[in-house]
Formats: sequence, C-alpha cells, structure tokens
Amino acid sequence: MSNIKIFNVYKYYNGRAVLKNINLDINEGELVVLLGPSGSGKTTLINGIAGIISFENGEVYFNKDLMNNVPIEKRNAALVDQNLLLFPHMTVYSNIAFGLKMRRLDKQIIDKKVKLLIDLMELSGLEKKYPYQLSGGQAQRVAIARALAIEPKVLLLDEPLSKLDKNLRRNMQEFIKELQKKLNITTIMVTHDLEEAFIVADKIALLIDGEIKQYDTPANIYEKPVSKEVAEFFGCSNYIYGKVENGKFISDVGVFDVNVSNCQYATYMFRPEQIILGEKQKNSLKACIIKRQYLGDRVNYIIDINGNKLVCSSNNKNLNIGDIVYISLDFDKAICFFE
Ligand SMILES: Nc1ncnc2c1ncn2[C@@H]1O[C@H](COP(=O)(O)OP(=O)(O)OP(=O)(O)O)[C@@H](O)[C@H]1O
Repeated sequence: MSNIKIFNVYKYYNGRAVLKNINLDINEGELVVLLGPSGSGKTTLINGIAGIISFENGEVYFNKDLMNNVPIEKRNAALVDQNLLLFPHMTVYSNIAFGLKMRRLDKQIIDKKVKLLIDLMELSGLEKKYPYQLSGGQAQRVAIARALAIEPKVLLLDEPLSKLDKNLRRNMQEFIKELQKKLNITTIMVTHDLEEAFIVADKIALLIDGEIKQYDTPANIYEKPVSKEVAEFFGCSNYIYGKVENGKFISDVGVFDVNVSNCQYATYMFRPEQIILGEKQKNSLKACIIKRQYLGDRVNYIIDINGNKLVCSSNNKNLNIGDIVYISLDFDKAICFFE
C-alpha cells in the first residue's frame, strides 16, 4: 500500500494547459474520486499518475519515492479503464494469471493467487469461460482481478463502470467500495457521475477546466462548497442576496437573524432540500407554488416569495400550483458566500 502525493502538476497539449497546478495528498488505503465534466482533465491526470504520459511540470510521489522518471511497469500501479482489454482468446483463469505468468512465478503460487482472486471477486464457476461469454459486470470483475493479481500498491480506475447499465453499475459501485476497503489499497477512480462519486469516495477531487476546485469529503463538498462554481456542479441551488447588518441578513425574501457580524453584502445558498415546507410558525415565510416537477420519490416545487423564485424539494407530493405554503430557512446550515 502506498500514499500518493501530487505536487504542482501541469500538462500542456498544443500550448494549452489542460492540467493546472494540481496538488493532491492521498492517504494510504483511501479511495479518491476524480470527478469533473467531460474534457476537464481527469483521464490526463490518472494517465500521468500511472506513467502512461508524462507531465511537463510537477512531481508525483508514491510513498516518498519520486515517480516522474520511473517507467510504467515499475510504478507498481495497476490501471483499469473502460475498454477493459481482456485477452479474448484466454479464459477467465488465464486472463487473471497473465501478469503472474509474465513474472515467471511458480505455477503453484500462480494457482493459489488466482484462486484467491476468483473467490474475492465472486467469479467462481467462470474460470473456464472466455470474455465473450461473460456479462458486463463479470468482465469488469475479471479486469479488476487481473489488475490486482500483481499486487499493485496503487489501483487506478478510469471510468471502469461507464459501459454498464444502471442496476449493474450500482452493484459494482458497492462491490468496488467493499473490495477496496477489504484490501486497503490506495485507489484513484475517475468518474463524471455525481452519485457514483458519492457512493464510492472517501474524498472527491472536483476538476473543472484542468483545475482542482475543491478536494474534500463527499459531505463537505456537497454541503460546504467553497464557491458557487462548486455548488452549481453538485446540482440545483437557491441563492438569496442581501446585506448583513448587526447580525441581521436583510434581503428581498425577508430579514433573518444570522451569526455573521460584519456589515457586508452576502449571498446565502440553500439546497432545495434545505427549504422546509411546513405549518405556519413564528419565523416561517408565506410562499405560493408556481410550478411543480414530479420526480418519483419527491416533488420539486418552484415557489414565489415576494417575487423571488426558489426551488424546494419535498416528499409531500400533494401540493399543487396556486397553493399557499409556509417555508422555513435554517440560516445556520446555509452556506454564505461574501461578495
Ligand atoms: N493526446 C492529446 N492531444 C491533444 N489534446 C488532448 C490529448 N488528450 C487529451 N487532450 C485534451 O485535454 C483535455 C482533457 O482531456 P481528458 O481526456 O483528460 O478529459 P476528461 O476529463 O477525462 O474527459 P472525459 O470525461 O470526456 O473522458 C481535453 O480538452 C482534451 O481534448
């Protein structure tokens, strides 16, 4: 197992920086997700960590060893990407054993290691099957088993589940998370799927336009985004603009007690689920429903308060356009961005 340190990494293509000042500290045994929109640099970064490409600037360390000039096969990192590239003419057993045979290990040792992996990856009974006879999820597990066979210190997964359908993908996400914890192997996984990132990650590095915008736990990155840009990436947000004076936030929506004492312009952000629909109370605000979006397990209501539109998510599905409702806002839990 290994910790990973990435320091001041830059990568240029045709004179354009596609990675800018990337810094990451990954603890031994952690699973870090590189999350970001298409073209943000995720694959470039993971390929550089694997040693498939080199960076123009910066350093990559596994433990305290500088990897920059270490060739790919000596880095002790295994990369699994969406293309899998299982050997089509080899059985499941031979595919998993391949790396071990290349290392000329004793046949009995190979057999023992492959059998352990077949158990671990829940592939029993499939040893003699060929890749074309496997389901997508089984083929993914073989690819991961093959990568793990050489006992890498670092596991690198580049969108490994992108070709699976939704249900299979969910099962494999749980599987990868459990496996990674069982083996305690330092892992970096690329995805552009928010839910997948939340399910598997110990920490998420959000990459936008070649820069890490926030590196944090899933809960912090969602609930305490450092900027509006990060907040927007993780879904719909409501913003209330105003001024803070003597511990009061004065806005078009209303005047609220807040814990911010300085006198300045501020924007408070509320996720749709943080706008709570309820009975009329002392501090609740009167609003009118102007639109509703049925989402199965919940409804998003667009409400109007004094001409301000807010989105509010609720599992009360019985409200309709035109209904008058009361909402409460917990400013202690909201994120405040100062202007
Ligand atoms: N070999 C290359 N030559 C020139 N430009 C490249 C090369 N590889 C990647 N790029 C550019 O670098 C940027 C980052 O690409 P990269 O594949 O790392 O993004 P990504 O976040 O993994 O995207 P996706 O989610 O679509 O796979 C893109 O603008 C891409 O066009």
